[in-house]
Amino acid sequence: MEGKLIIFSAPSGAGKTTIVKWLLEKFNDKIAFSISASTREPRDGEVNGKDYYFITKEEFLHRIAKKEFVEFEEVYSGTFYGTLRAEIERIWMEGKAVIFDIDVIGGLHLKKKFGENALAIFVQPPSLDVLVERLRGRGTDTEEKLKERIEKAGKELAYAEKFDVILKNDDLDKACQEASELLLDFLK
Ligand SMILES: Nc1nc2c(ncn2[C@@H]2O[C@H](COP(=O)(O)OP(=O)(O)O)[C@@H](O)[C@H]2O)c(=O)[nH]1
Ligand SMILES: Nc1ncnc2c1ncn2[C@@H]1O[C@H](COP(=O)(O)OP(=O)(O)O)[C@@H](O)[C@H]1O
Repeated sequence: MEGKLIIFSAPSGAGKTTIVKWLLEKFNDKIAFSISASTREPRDGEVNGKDYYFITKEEFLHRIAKKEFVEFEEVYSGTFYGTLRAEIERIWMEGKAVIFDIDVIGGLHLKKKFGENALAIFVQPPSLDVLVERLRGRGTDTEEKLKERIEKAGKELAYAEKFDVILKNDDLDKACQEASELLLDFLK
């Protein structure tokens, strides 16, 4: 059985996690979040099995060998992130569409794999400067981690055109409203 997928991708700091969480509250009868596996440390307030499945690198590599991932990537040097096939199937079995908060390359991989069943949305910040401000404001990363995210963000902004839709995230309320219209239209 194959259901639908709604993919939110963007450089770190663009606002995709915020928008995805908003949609999950509003449409919890229609969509569920694909919890990725990650080898990064949990941030304050993050919960294992809710935000991510936080696992060791050893376990991650073991799961790659067992072909448990639909896609995975070493998103930041030494830190792996991946989408588990079982996670997608679990959500489809509940009769819901799967919603993703995933990096740009991972998002494009999923789109290629699932074609018409997937809607790929690129969340676009007003500018790179604003994105840097948001990342700093979030206060979750060390200077070194920030630098890595900002460097990657510069490159990722160039991929926007490859997505089905570009969603501007200038005013957050407006972006959430637009996201919910896109979602309802796609799930019709
Ligand atoms: N390819 C891939 N990327 C993922 C996955 N899960 C999360 N990511 C992305 O990895 C990047 C880093 O995520 P995170 O450490 O939570 O930091 P943030 O983007 O700064 O909030 C983000 O772009 C996520 O969207 C996944 O399963 N696969
Ligand atoms: N439209 C917006 N205006 C101002 N701040 C925003 C907006 N969208 C998100 N933010 C803030 O920017 C930071 C990064 O957002 P987040 O959702 O974590 O991004 P991402 O998941 O893409 O890395 C967070 O602190 C969030 O509250």
